[in-house]
Amino acid sequence: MSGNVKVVSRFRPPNSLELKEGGDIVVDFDDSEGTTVKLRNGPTSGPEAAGFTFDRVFPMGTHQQDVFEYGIKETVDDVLNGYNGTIFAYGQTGSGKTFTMMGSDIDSEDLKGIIPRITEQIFTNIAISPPHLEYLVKVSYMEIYMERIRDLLAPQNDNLQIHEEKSRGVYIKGLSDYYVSDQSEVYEIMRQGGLARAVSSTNMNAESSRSHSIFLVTIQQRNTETGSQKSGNLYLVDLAGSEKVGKTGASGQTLEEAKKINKSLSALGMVINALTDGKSSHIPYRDSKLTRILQESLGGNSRTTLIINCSPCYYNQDETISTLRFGVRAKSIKNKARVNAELSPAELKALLKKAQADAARQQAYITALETEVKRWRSGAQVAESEWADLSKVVVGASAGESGTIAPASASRPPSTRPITPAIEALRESRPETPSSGSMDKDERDEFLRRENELADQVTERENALKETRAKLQEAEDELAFLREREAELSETNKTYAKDSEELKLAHDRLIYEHKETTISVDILKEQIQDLHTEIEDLRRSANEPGRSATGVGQSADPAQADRDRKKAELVGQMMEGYTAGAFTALEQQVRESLSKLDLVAGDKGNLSSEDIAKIKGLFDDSQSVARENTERAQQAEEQNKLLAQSRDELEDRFAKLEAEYDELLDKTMQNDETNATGYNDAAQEVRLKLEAQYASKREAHLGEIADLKRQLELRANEKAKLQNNHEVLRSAYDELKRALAVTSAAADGGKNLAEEAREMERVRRSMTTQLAEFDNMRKNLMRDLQNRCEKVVELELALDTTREHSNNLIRNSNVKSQAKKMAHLEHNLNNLVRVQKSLVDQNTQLKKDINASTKKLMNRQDRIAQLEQQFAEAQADLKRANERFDDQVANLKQAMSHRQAKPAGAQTGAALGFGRIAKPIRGGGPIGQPGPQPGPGAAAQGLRHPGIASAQAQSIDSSSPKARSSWFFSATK
Ligand SMILES: Nc1ncnc2c1ncn2[C@@H]1O[C@H](COP(=O)(O)OP(=O)(O)OP(=O)(O)O)[C@@H](O)[C@H]1O
Repeated sequence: MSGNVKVVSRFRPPNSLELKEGGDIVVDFDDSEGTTVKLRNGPTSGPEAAGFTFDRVFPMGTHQQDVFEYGIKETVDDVLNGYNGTIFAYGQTGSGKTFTMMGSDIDSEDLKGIIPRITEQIFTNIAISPPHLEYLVKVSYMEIYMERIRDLLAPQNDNLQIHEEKSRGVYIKGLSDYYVSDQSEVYEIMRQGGLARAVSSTNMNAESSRSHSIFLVTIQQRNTETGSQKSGNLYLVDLAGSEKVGKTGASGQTLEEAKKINKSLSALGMVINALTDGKSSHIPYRDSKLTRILQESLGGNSRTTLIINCSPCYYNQDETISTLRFGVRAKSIKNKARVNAELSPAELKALLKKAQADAARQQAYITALETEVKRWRSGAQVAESEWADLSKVVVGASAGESGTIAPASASRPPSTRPITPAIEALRESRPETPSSGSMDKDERDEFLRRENELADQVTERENALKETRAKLQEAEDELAFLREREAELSETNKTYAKDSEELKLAHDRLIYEHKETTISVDILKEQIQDLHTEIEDLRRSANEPGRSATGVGQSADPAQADRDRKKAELVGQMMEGYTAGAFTALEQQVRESLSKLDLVAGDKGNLSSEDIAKIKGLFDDSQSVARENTERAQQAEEQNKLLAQSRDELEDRFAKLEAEYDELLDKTMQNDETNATGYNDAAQEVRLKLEAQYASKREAHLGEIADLKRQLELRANEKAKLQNNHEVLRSAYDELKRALAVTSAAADGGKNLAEEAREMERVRRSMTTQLAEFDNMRKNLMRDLQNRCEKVVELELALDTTREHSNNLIRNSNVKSQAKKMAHLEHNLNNLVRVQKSLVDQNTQLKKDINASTKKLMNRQDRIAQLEQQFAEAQADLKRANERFDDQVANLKQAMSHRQAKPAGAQTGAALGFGRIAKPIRGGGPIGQPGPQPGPGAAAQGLRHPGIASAQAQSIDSSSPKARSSWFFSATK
């Protein structure tokens, strides 16, 4: 039965992109029959002026169910009746092919596409078919991605080859197929396969199919009464969309995909052109995998429906026109569909019997011919009526019997080939590649056989090449990874080595700095020591007066001894005048005068005028001595006054000092309060020391003042005593003067010698007494003088010391500059203390840093060692991995050779248990009920079979493009 390809067109609603671009609709569907679509701004003349006419046109908003009902449903009946069927969707990317074929929600009655509806319909039809009809339904799912056929139910098989055999027609070798007994199993397989499909996001479609997908349903029908069989293959093809890469924005892998897609679609166009132009003798099916697979569907043994999907919008007008033209061309393709039937045993037996009879007849005919030939050769004449004739051959009852020779009445030459209509019918019932040229059948068979062999070899080589490439890639990746790792490690090592070097340098530098710091600290310590010594000296110098005031008599130190010595010298100098001076000489003269007087008293009149002059001189001397004494007493009094003055001055200065010190102390206290934390213990200590110094100095000064007071009293006493002595001396002088006057008078007058002698005696006695008294007085006076001189010297020394002390005090405590110096010193001391502290801190910190750095260094060294160890381990691991890899390669090779030894079917069967057992479904019975020899409930089990799950897992892993996320790819549904 021949017929044209059926073409229906479907327009989807405008999408968001088109609406963004204006959303102008450029198509009209105004014919009543629903078979024509017109372009609003289309040509007004020519074949397209009336629009594009198809078997059916589905405008925007057509329901999935309507598309199925009015465009597809009858194909299901065809396939169940043993025809091959093909439904494929063609259109630009994003035009709704997948939406039409699969739908957007398998669980939604409205949204599920035609494939779910077809499979549902298949099971519905089976269910209502007569009970003596038994069906086997199996499905396969594949895609053509980048010109490689990939089994979507076993995605690891991604380079399947197309074979063609006389008996089977075109088929995919090694494609897994699954027996299904109800709709849910089909859905499950759709989901599993869909997960492995290649989709990508483009500007035109968020989930653009990057491959042509082919869902193959094979239905075998057996008449249990007659044993006859029919089988039909239904190809449900969702083509990848043609795309303008400028619009889709394809680049990289998507661009490569687009190139392949467009290439195979143009091959499809070429096939359609060749089929429809009426002049091509060669149809280029072999130009692409797609056209090769669809070979039977396009101009062959198939009832084919093409769904062309279009956009209604101006934005895609060019693509829409091109699609509509494609549809129009395809519509004129003529197919020769026939039932793929197999005869029942009875029919076959009859046929055999008939064939045997024919053979016997032929044999009888041959025998008759041979007999006739012999007669002719022997020169005999054979009458025409006796000529051998097939129609006259009479065959015996049994098949093997030779038939009798009928008279030859062959009006036409006998055919060289036996004609067996039944066998011919059988042959014709199988799908067959349309003859491609002048090859006769044997040649074509041989060609196909050879082609298949070569295809297998190509596949093997390609697979081997692929494996090798994969291994090579793996090895290269691993090598790259290892190199990278090694580079990283060596980089890390370098970094560590550099770090380590830096750390070492830092360590050395720290040690060096530490040493330097230690040296600086030592220097500072020395400076501090010096400062301490200076402070100590200052303190000592501040304490000196106090010690000198309180330490008289404790002259253990050299200063005190020096002072004592000085004092002794001064006293010696002072006393010198008195011991060797006037008093001694005067005393001598007085004694001489007295002895002379004694002589005068004894000789009575022996006293000469010279003696008298001498005595007179002696009196004069006594008078001058008395004067000197008076002067000295006056001088002592003046000195006393001066001492009192200096004492007062000292007291004043002391008072001032005290006041200034108090002020300074107050300020210091205030500073202490405001800078409670600023001044440290050292300042406090200095202050305390200064206070102590001040207290001790004050004490010393008070003691000195008391001492000076005492000395002044003593001086006053001495002055009184000196005045007394002066008085005594004056009276002695007066006495001597009077005696001299008497003596002078006696010498001058010579009168009354007795009286004069008495008077002389009296004078002499009085003078002796006075001399004794004077002697005593002199002794006392000398003692007193000695004491006074000592006191004066002591006072002078004390005054000097006090002055010095006072000066020191002024220098140390009172003077502003001294205060500044003190403050400066204190500041320096504080600074030094701070510096020392910070140095100590730094030193400590440095030590810590060194420790930390050393630890870090050690850590890093440990780390380096660890890393080196890891590196060594990694290298060992790498070595082991290499060995393992080699082992694996060897194992794989072995496994491959084993596998190659096994039949191909066994492989798939071993990998996937689900659906490998045929599940005959009877007509008239409940859907899914097993037939007479059902599999052990494998169908239901198969849905949850780990094989599928593993296939699913593999598909996710192995598919390079991303998997579709629509409903039928969701494993939860
Ligand atoms: N008739 C329709 N009604 C509603 N939405 C539709 C229709 N046709 C398509 N769509 C929506 O348009 C978008 C693109 O559709 P789809 O993926 O089926 O296009 P496609 O032709 O298969 O594209 P590609 O060739 O890129 O795979 C989807 O979101 C789909 O749901």
